[in-house]
Amino acid sequence: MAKKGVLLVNLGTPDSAATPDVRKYLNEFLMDGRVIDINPVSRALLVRGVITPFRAPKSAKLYKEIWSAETGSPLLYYSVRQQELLQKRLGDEYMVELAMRYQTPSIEAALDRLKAALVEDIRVIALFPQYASASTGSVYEKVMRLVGQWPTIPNISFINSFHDNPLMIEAFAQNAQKHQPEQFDHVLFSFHGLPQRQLVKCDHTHNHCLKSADCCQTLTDVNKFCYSAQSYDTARLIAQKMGLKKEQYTVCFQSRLGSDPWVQPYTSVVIEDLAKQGKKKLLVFCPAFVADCLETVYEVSVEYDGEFKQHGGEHVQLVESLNDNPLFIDALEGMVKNR
Ligand SMILES: C=CC1=C(C)c2cc3[nH]c(cc4nc(cc5[nH]c(cc1n2)c(C)c5CCC(=O)O)C(CCC(=O)O)=C4C)c(C)c3C=C
Ligand SMILES: [Fe+2]
Ligand SMILES: [Fe+2]
Repeated sequence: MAKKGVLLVNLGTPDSAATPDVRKYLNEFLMDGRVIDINPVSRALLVRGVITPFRAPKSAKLYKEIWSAETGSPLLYYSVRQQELLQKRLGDEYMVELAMRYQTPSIEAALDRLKAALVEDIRVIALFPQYASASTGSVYEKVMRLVGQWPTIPNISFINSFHDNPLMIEAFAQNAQKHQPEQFDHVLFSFHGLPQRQLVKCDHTHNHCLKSADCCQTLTDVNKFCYSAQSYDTARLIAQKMGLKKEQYTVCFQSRLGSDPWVQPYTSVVIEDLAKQGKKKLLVFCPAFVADCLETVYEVSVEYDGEFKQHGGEHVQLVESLNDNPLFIDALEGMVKNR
């Protein structure tokens, strides 16, 4: 009997931490029109002429800090673990493939393997809990472009987002327990940032996002596809699971690039404010990621920890990502089986 196909896709990482590989990765990533959403000529000038030449050597140094001699990039390592564990969980009836939107393993090769195995349908899961055009949207556009060229287009389905998946929420809360959350002065939910204009573009009502200061802080029928609203909802659900009161946590957005306004508040600003208020120990979740990566193990654990100390704080503790937590594999199994 034909197998059912599952394609897991995460963002991607350089092939190595060497500057030429980081340059190649950044060029592919930032030349994506959903990531730097300006006209193609300006984008090429900005990315190839300004951002990549300056950023590649700097980012390569950071990648060297997180690169393991045995397992390489944490993002790829944990994505492969998730694929292996999900395959084991689903058994022979399914064929689970892993791809990265940028660099390797490619979406094209993964789809070719599914096609060669004559799978009858394909469930595609972009590994981003909250929907953004720059992440989930880009993955699904690429998959549709490739499968769109096949003579026979199989049954294929996508998941817009899984920001409120109960098993995922439980997995994040479980990961925090080992750090004794009651010993921290404040909790942050630090999501990957996005340019504000990308939020507004994804507002399918054209009349809601960023129209008022708190319009995207509550998820409703009107903004249910909004990255910011989905992020606040994920944070609310994890906080609820942990029994946190509203005043015990803050939602913020990290990893800003360039000078345009991004979704606020910025994590670095929040961290400085909290240090100045006399908070000493912060517990930080990064629930936009399902696997540890540069943005968690370096940006939070090293950069934000350093900034917090500079302003009088004592310690920033990252809650590790979902990685190979069996609860997250349960969550993926449920998404494949439509539970
Ligand atoms: C949550 C999903 C992500 C969204 C949305 C996203 C948007 C986005 N990112 C950049 C620029 C960079 N991001 C970088 C790293 C990075 N980004 C994500 C996820 C999302 N990005 C991940 C998982 C990672 C880590 C990859 C790894 O190898 O560990 C980087 C590269 C690192 C660096 O040089 O700082 C850049 C650059 C933009 C511009 C953007 C939205 C428009
Ligand atoms: Fe990013
Ligand atoms: Fe919004």
